[in-house]
Amino acid sequence: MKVAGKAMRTIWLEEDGQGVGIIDQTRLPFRFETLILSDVAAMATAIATMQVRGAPLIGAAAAYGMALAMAAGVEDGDVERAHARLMATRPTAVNLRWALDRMREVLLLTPPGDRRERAYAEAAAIADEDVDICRAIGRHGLHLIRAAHQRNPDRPVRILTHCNAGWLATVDWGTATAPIYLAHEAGIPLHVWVDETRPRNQGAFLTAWELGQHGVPHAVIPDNTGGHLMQHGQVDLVIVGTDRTTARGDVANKIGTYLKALAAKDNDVPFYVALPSSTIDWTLEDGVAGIPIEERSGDEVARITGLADHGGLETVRLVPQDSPAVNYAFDVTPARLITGLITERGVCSPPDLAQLFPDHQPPERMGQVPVNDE
Ligand SMILES: CSC[C@@H](O)[C@@H](O)C(=O)COP(=O)(O)O
Repeated sequence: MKVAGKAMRTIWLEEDGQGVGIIDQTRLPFRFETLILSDVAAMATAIATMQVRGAPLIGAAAAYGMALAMAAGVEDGDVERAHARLMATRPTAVNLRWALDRMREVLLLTPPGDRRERAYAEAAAIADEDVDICRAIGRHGLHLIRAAHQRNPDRPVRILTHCNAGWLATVDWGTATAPIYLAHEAGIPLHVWVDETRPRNQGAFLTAWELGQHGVPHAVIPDNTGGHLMQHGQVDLVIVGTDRTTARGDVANKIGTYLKALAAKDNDVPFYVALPSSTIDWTLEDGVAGIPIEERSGDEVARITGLADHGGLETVRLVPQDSPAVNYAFDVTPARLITGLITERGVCSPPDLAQLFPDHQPPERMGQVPVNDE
């Protein structure tokens, strides 16, 4: 997508064929800065500190992290150590495990002397596939937005989104935002309600910034506003992303997503989740019981960084010095609250997810996937 009118991705290989470029997302929206990462330690830090974040981008970044590791050592032990190191960075987004397992499998099947080159090629393939997948999600989701527009052609389609499932969270296009960008390109009038997404403000800082760069009309709202807007008919549909989707369609996404789904259910507002298949954890059914929820530092709740009137970035404290703060980064929305899953293969209701991906089923689930005889 575009930054100041110039097309770019969120992660790229530098011209030296070794360093990996990223946008430092901890500086947005106030500073646009890129970084060059030169070793696996720098990539692990970038993921853990959320310089790169969002489930699909975490996967692509981890893949490039494996490539950086191979530039330093190509033995089986180097592969395993890099896999373990990167796997420890963040627990909830399953794309991390998906990408690391794919890289490990490919690398262990490759002669050590060819591993460095193979690792960069596989990481590039993962990044390119992510772009294609997000574009396909966009095409499928566009039909939903177009249908909403046809129902009410005289006003913009009002879409609520939570956190940042935009192009910054992927390699390009985004998941929840891909249908929005395609609808905007198609001339469908839109208005996006952007949840600020405390405590890290991915909505206010990242989604608002990227929608603004593309001229998509939007407004940032405090996290508690969505229910009120839905009660007053101000939301036509909700589209969010996910960090891990279970086989039965439970969805882990940024903390607060569950409350939006409850409000949507109570107000008959369709609630969609956009996801690449790399986000599906086929080994889990019950997301509330099974998905590990990342707990981050209470400091992220207690302090906030923003742009001061003098133009510098300043961090201030928001809660009393002695009050502890608790910071669960994700929650789980049960499948029963979800209208549809927008995947690269089409839109389905949660119980039909396995039918859309029969080829992705692990052997232990094969007997449970209904066979379509048509
Ligand atoms: C397309 S990204 C989907 C999710 O990763 C996104 O909604 C989200 O929760 C991101 O969380 P973050 O903690 O910023 O990595």
